[in-house]
Amino acid sequence: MNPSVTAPSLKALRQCIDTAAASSGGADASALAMAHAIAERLLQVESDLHEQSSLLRTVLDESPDFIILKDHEGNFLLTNAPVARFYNTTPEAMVGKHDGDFGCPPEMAEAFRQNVQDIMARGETEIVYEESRDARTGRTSYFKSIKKPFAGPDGRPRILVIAHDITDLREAQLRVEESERRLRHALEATGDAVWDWHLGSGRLTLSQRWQEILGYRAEDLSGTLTDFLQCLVEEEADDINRALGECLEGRGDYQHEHRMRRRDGSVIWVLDRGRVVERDADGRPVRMVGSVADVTDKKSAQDLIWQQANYDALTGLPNRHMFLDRLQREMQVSDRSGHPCALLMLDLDQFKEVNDSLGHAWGDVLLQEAAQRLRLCVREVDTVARLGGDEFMVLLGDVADPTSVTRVVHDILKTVSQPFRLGSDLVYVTGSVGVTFYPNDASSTEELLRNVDQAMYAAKREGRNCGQYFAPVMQVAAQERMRLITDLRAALSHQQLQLHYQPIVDLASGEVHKAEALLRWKHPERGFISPAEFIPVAESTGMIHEIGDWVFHEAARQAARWRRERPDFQVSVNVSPLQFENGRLALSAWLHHLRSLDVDGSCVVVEITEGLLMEAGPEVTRQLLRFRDAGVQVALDDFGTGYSSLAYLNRLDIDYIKIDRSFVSNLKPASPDLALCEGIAMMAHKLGLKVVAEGVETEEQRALLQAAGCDYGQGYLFSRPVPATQFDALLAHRSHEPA
Ligand SMILES: Nc1nc2c(ncn2[C@@H]2O[C@H](COP(=O)(O)O[C@H]3[C@@H](O)[C@H](n4cnc5c(=O)[nH]c(N)nc54)O[C@@H]3COP(=O)(O)O)[C@@H](O)[C@H]2O)c(=O)[nH]1
Repeated sequence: MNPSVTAPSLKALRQCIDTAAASSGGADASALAMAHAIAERLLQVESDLHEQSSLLRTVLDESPDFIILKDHEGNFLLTNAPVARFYNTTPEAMVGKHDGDFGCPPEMAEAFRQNVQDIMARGETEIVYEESRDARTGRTSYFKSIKKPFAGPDGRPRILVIAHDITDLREAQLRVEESERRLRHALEATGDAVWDWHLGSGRLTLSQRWQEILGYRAEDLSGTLTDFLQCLVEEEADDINRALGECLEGRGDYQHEHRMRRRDGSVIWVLDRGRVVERDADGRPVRMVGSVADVTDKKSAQDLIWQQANYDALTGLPNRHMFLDRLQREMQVSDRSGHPCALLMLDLDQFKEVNDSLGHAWGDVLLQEAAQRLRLCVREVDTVARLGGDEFMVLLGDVADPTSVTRVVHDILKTVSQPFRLGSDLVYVTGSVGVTFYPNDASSTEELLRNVDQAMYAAKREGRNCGQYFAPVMQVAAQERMRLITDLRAALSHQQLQLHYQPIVDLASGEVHKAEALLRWKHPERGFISPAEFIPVAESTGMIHEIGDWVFHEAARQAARWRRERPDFQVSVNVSPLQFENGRLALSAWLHHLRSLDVDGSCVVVEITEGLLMEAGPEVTRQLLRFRDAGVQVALDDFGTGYSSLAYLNRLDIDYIKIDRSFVSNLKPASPDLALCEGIAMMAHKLGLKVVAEGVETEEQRALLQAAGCDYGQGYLFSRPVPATQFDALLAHRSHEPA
């Protein structure tokens, strides 16, 4: 179509018709009129065509897409303005040329030509993604081209190309790919195993390190999600799916610690982390990238720490921490079910003796064996825990029938009292069991523990080898004890402690050469409290060390004072067995105190109990011998009430035996007690020891004891224990009295 070619001939035709009409003089007017009309019509068509053509040109040129018509050789037949601009030329100048004529690299131009010729040959419309170089900027642009082949008017193929510029989109895509590549690089560099999951295609790429960690080779992998799924431990798959799902839904990054099965079947712990790095226009995840780190070692260390934090290393039973946790849970279960739970505390009665006599290693064996036996006394769901030392806890849940608890207590006592084989020794111990119930006795763990402790001590007081149920009265007793402990702590600093002295009389001469220092506590509200009440409290709280030191210092000070008048005067002090424990006796300080008073050790006698000698290990023996070396004499108190083994009397250099007042109180002529006193006196004298009879209240007792061979007497007959000032008067008075 070229209107400019036909336009002059149409005009000429009309002129020709007009000339013909004028020259014919009206002849054949109708033929001329017809010819004129045809000429007019043709002129009109010509004008319309021209208008449509320029409209089409405008449409083509205004299109943002490239519109190209190529001939069978791939040369331009028509291009719109954007194409011409791209190649820095005009549409007209492009006709009959090809891409290579406008700065497109030859190989690219050849590729375009080949491509359109191939499509024309195939005869089907195709969409092609291609790139070309902008002649003005030298920049590469990307196109999505629709290429439609058709037959031209000459019957030869032509092709219409509509190319849409997708450079911005493609560049954005390239940027994403580049940043992903960098991310992958960075992750690989950390040494972690990296995975890259393309959700659209289902393709899963696993890095070299990933394969190493899981023990796979590249050829073992399918490149799909199956590679990951086959490594999961079945029971964890749901959790992993859930965590992944949340990430895919856009609720944060994926992070999950789970196990994975290696190719050889072994299982490792991994920390699996991932992030969605690409989403489509609707926000749907397209791609996820992540890493896997082998945390098996860390996990094992954590497990070990957890194990140590929750289980007793010796017996493998839950420890205090885990026990408290279980107790809390059991209390909650009880709240829901309405059934109580029972808490039992077992303390082994003679465990200390086993430890001391056979050593800690055998003590440990006994505890391990006891733990096993206890487990057999309860159901699988019940808890047996070791809180430390020889103290065990048993937690019985869902106690619908309280008699079942009695049965368990009975079983525990029975099993514990069975002999323990410790090497070549057969050892017998018993247990004391306290019992309390939740919610019947208490509403908190603290209260329950306090209750069960009190009940267990009540069982001990009952004579051991028995069980005691908690009763509120125990609470009262425990509160009183607590008050006593608090007050006793203040007693020393508030000078509420004082020593009273009871004379020890030479039975032959009636003279007073010795006194026993006896501790008194003048409580500001309760008045005098007996040492029989507060010494055990001081012993169990450890205050005995401080109190014992004070007693020794005070008694020595008095002894030094009385020695000024009576050079052989002695004051005896009671020393608790606990003061000897763990080398805590401040012997050097005591001896230093004597030197500072300018007196020698002989002014003091320490009174110890038979129990101490029975348990005397090397440390006690060493301390007693140090007393001897310093000239401090030793008296064995309450003789006859304990084991009364005579072997240690000689070995440990004892100086005095004090016959317990229980033998004296029933003393009658020819009585068994008198025979015993005579026997003890005779035996003591043979060993070179002196004998003191305690609790002498009557003249008859005094006479019988003297006749039995006792050297000294102590008791109310002579005097009650009195303060030092009164004792001064007593001394002055007695020195004027005949024997
Ligand atoms: N570790 C320490 N123990 C001490 C100390 N002071 C005392 N005690 C021990 O407390 C127990 C009770 O002592 P106490 O109430 O002082 O009773 C003593 C005497 O008062 C009492 N006694 C003396 N004569 C008679 C008597 O004729 N009849 C009678 N019924 N009682 C009498 O005997 C107690 C002395 O006993 P002992 O020590 O066994 O010689 C008691 O066990 C004290 O040992 C201390 O400082 N530290």
